[in-house]
This record gives sequence, structure tokens and C-alpha cells, in this order.
Amino acid sequence: MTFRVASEVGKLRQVIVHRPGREMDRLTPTNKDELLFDDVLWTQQAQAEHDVFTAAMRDEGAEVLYLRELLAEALEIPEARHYVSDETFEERWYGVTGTQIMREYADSLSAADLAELVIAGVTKTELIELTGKLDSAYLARAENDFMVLRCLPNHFFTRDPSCWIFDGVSINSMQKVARMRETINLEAIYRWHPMFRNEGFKKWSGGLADRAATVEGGDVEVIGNGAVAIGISERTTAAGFERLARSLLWNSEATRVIGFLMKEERAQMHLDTVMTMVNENTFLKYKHLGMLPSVTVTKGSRPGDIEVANAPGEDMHKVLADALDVPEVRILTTPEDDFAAERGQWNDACNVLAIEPNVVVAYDRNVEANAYLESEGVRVIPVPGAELGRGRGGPRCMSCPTVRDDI
Ligand SMILES: NC(=[NH2+])NCCC[C@H](N)C(=O)O
Repeated sequence: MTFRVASEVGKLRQVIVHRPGREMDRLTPTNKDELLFDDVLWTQQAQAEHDVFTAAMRDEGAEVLYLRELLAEALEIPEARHYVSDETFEERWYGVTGTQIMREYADSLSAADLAELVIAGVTKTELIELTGKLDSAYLARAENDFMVLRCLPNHFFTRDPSCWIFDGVSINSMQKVARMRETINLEAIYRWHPMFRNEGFKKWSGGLADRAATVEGGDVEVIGNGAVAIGISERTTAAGFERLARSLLWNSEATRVIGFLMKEERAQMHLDTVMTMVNENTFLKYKHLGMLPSVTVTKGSRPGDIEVANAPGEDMHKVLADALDVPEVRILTTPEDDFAAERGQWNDACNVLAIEPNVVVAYDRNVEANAYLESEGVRVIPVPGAELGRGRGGPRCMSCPTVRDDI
């Protein structure tokens, strides 16, 4: 299968997901905010919900790949192992001896256990039990239940640390400390996993090396007709946006890259929390999103140059229509009162995953939004999300499509 995603809605063929695991058991009321969750999760129930989600995608013909397995398989390759260990166990975080202690322990593990360690993290008490060592300023300072290596509970939002755009992938530098190490794991998978390492796909970004120029996949929508829409948001910076746009315009089939200027707030951290596509020219849009001002980037005249054109908020729908080369786009906004709209958006009512045009996966709890979509001719495949949704992400966030049919 050739890795390629040139549309938000082309038939979904292959997708990377992560089934929540032991990392979720590390979430507590004390650390949840820092770890970007609004509540602690019932892990087994979250897993059961996730299994329904993956079954739904399989039933519709998509191949489901698990990040944990991909990572464990990649880590069988010595170079991948070195890369992940070097980047994960970093002196600048854990000091000289803390790093040594963790690194020695990591080196003793099988590939599968190392994958588990970098996802689930480890507490001070566990590390001392496992290694018998504690002579380190970093460890001495930490409380016993402190995660000396943080867990990565947001890994099941596979949309964000990497995203496919046309025939390449953007491996993303993440905005929040809680998610930065996810990038390392994706980098290892794409560079060394046997499924990817000999494929000639392109890389649009520099991963960790992009540092402050962050981009998160939840902001990136390949809307079609060579156009990409990106939220410049709480998570994707203007710099990250322009650098990705330049890379796409000069190296891919992208003809324009639109940046929507979003509010910086948690409820709408990514573009896909407020607007997703349900078919080639139809967007499901949050009632209170309003009209977003935008910047459209096209190729400049000299190689590597880009040109930026501003458009005011009132042009938002026209900007989308022009990009798709249609007279107008269809905007679906659930007709409901302001309370229901705000509650729905909080529960990812707008974060649907298209399986093909007019077929989407959505959380079952968003009853009004789903009924409205059905009334507009969209088949909704409902999946439970009472636990999963506590991390503020829905079906689109939980999926990283690697192959979709072209439209
Ligand atoms: N594509 C998305 N909307 N992802 C949602 C990610 C939610 C996650 N808790 C975070 O704050 O990063």
C-alpha cells in the first residue's frame, strides 16, 4: 500500500491508533492538568471503548495499526533503540546520574518492554526497586510517587504527533511538555519500522528539531484539490505553520496552504475540535466558532519563497470554497441552543472521523449533532467515548490515517 492522504474524506484504508494502556493508570487528580486531561480515566472501560472504535474502522474496511506494536517492532532495530534511548533519557532533563540509571535499565529491556517503558513511564519507587540505585540528585529530589520518566497518556491521540499530507508525513514538534516525547516514538517508527523504512515517502518537517515551531496534526486538514487548511492555534504556532506551508508548497502537490487564526483556548485547542469535513465540500462547524480570519500561503517567485495573503473573518467560507474550487462550501452547524452547542463541542461533537464521503465515526453521546448529521444525509457510526473523551479528543484525534483513497 502506498502511504498517501490527499483528502480528509477519501475512503480510509489504513490508520495508526494507540489503545490506551498502563500510562492511563498514572493519571491522578494532582497531575491530570499538567498531563492535559480533565479527569482521571477508568482504564479498562477506555480500552473497551477504544476496541469498539477500532472495530468500527475495521468493519468499514480499514487496516488498523497499533502504535505500541509498531514501536516495539521498530525497537528491534539497534539504531532505533539507540535513537529512542538517546532522545528519551536526556541529561538536560534527568541530570548525569539520573540519565545513566534510567539508560542502563532501559538497555536491559526487550524491545517490547522498552516500548512499554517509554509510553507508561516509571515512578521513582519503581525505578529504585528495579535498579537498586538511587544515587542521583534528580532521584533524591523527587517524591516517591513522582514519575521520574513521565507517562504519555495522550499517545492515543495519534492524530497529533504525526500527520500524513499527500505522499509524506509531518512528524511534529509538540507544544506541551506532556506530549513532547511522543514525537520521538513516531520518528523511530517512520525511520526504522520495516513497514516504513524502505518506502519512499517524504518528510515535511524536522520532528524534535523543529523545537519552538510547533505543529500538531489536529490542526492539519488536507481539505482537497491540493489545499491544506491549518489551525494557527494554542498548539500550532505561526512559525510552525509557515515552515510547514513552505515545505509542502515547494516539495508536494500542495498549491495553497490556508492558516486559520484561532483563539488560544483549551476547549478549541486544535482546528479539528471545531471543524471537520464530512464530504468533499461539507464542513461540520461549531456554532460558536464564528468566522475565522485567515492567511493563505502560496509559492513565491524565487525558489523557497512564500507569499502570504490575509483575509478577514467574513471571508472564511469563501476562502474554503476558492481553495476547493467550488462555488460555495456547505457548512453544517447543529441547530441547538447555546448550552447544548458548548457542551457538544466540549465532548467533541465536531471531531468526527470520515471513513468515506458522508460516512463518519462520532461519539455516541453527541445525540443531537449525530441526529442532525443523519438528517443531512451523513451516515454516523456511533462509538462510546465516556472515558476516552475525558482527554478532550474524539474519533479524528484518535486516528492517524496513513492511506486514504484519492477523491
Ligand atoms: N487532534 C486533537 N484535537 N487532539 C486532542 C488532544 C487532546 C490532548 N489531551 C491534548 O491536550 O493534547
